[in-house]
Amino acid sequence: MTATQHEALVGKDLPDEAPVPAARVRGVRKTFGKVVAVDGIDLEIPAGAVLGMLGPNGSGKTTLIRMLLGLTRPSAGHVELLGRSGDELPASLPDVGALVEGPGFHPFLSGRDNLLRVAACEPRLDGDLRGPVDAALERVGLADAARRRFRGYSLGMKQRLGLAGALLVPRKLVVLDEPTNGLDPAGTRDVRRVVAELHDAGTTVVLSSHLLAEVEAVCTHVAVLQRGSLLVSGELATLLDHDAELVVTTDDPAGAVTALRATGAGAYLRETAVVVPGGPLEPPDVVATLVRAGIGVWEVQRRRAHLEELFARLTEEDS
Ligand SMILES: Nc1ncnc2c1ncn2[C@@H]1O[C@H](COP(=O)(O)OP(=O)(O)OP(=O)(O)O)[C@@H](O)[C@H]1O
Repeated sequence: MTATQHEALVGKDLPDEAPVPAARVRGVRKTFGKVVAVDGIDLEIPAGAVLGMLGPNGSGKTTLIRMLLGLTRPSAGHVELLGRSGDELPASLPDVGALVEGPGFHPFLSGRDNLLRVAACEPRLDGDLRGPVDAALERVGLADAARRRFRGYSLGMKQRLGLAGALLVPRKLVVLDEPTNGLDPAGTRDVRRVVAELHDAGTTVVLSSHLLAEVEAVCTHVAVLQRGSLLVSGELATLLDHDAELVVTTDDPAGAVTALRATGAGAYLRETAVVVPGGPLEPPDVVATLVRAGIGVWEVQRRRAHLEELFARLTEEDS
């Protein structure tokens, strides 16, 4: 049956096909001897997202990233990268740029010569490699130090060079494992700018980091890991909205806390304001409860959570 015949039969437009996610893992697990690094994770990374991979030290972020990139074989489960899996997965790799722990550069070559060697292995590049190499060095703020030996680079300069390697050609997916590691504030801003440029160009970005304010500034999605398991994943704005709190100004804060707690809400005092954590009570419920208790309400404000607070709640609850 053709699409037109099908449309005629059902009398309406066919639904659009779901876009292929940039990456998808199902029940993925990785053990190193007795250590369970990743413990059965299901995760989908939508095309075009900037996903922050978060979690305490040793929670499995790097291992999960390495499995996504085909650098480590899962002990169990399924990995799909840009629509390909199994023996087909490596065919997606030319569309993927990656900065994963300690890029192996040659200490006695300059940053630029190192990058020319990387560019020579890029299947998408041929002919004169100097143009793309110089553009990538410029983009990561390393043009001035490009002719210095890699051996003399600071940690942050090495990170910048690794990032330049991931940006040599346009990619569908860029994976950055702790890209701000060792970077000064200007370097952190550069990474933020590069990620924003990639996002604007429609590139999917996966970024692991411990800098929650940075992640909050650049990411559209997050996945939070702890001890090899996924605690939560999804759109960042939705997760932060869900954790929003109400901040209430009244003429009797202590009385307001008592009245709100009587409804089962976990209200508490923060200086002179009353805070009602995200939950069943909406502003009209709060106002009604307080008015019934004879307490004057001056203001009810919804304050969206910060990622730092969401992260602390999730990881502490799970401990
Ligand atoms: N090659 C390996 N051999 C043995 N154990 C490993 C190996 N790689 C990782 N692990 C262990 O797997 C667990 C997860 O490590 P992983 O590096 O994935 O965590 P992470 O979340 O990236 O940590 P960090 O934030 O410190 O970089 C840790 O207990 C780690 O010691």
